[in-house]
Amino acid sequence: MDEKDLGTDLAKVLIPEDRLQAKVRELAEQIDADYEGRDLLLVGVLKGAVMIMADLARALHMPASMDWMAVSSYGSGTKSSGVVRILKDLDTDIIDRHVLIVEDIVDSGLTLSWLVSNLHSRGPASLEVCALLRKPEAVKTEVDVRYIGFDIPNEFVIGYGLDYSEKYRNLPFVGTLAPHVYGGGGA
Ligand SMILES: O=P(O)(O)OC[C@H]1O[C@H](OP(=O)(O)OP(=O)(O)O)[C@H](O)[C@@H]1O
Ligand code: HPA
Ligand SMILES: [Mg+2]
Repeated sequence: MDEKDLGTDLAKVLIPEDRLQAKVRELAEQIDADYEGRDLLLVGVLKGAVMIMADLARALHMPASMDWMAVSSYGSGTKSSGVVRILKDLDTDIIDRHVLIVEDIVDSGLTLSWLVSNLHSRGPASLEVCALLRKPEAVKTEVDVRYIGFDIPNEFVIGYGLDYSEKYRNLPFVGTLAPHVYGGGGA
């Protein structure tokens, strides 16, 4: 799926594909350097993080293990419900492991702060976060994101894993939707 397939649904391209891919390579370089000689476990947060996880893992030069967790706080709307639920837990025991959580976006910061405290209680050797996007609200929370791709404005974004009502995840860029897609109002 690409820009032309969206027709009038697309408001604008916020981060084009080439900038996303360059940033992912940059993040992978930092992670390669920081985790040299350590056994790294990447924990992708389904479903939003599938694209960043797949691209980041392939950009790394070190062999990294991959596991997945599914948590949900958004349902089908554009606002966090405030309640985080585990839909799928890790298959891996992370005690004494070097764990790097991979996320698509930190918006209110609610999902990540919940996830960090949940995984922390399992006794990993280290626990860090890599997030492709961060919104202004999240900067105010105490969630410490070690590897950050882009700080973006407070707009609802889609593409590269991010959905609106389960659609648009398969866009290769990050963009915003036209107001008519949300039913005539704003996001
Ligand atoms: O910082 P927050 O306000 O908590 O929002 C960020 C989270 O919300 C989205 O996931 P969602 O729960 O919608 O599920 P999804 O990844 O399957 O789309 C996104 O992928 C993050 O995981
Ligand atoms: O801006 C967003 N877009 C898609 N999913 C999200 N989940 C939190 N914020 C967003
Ligand atoms: Mg998610």
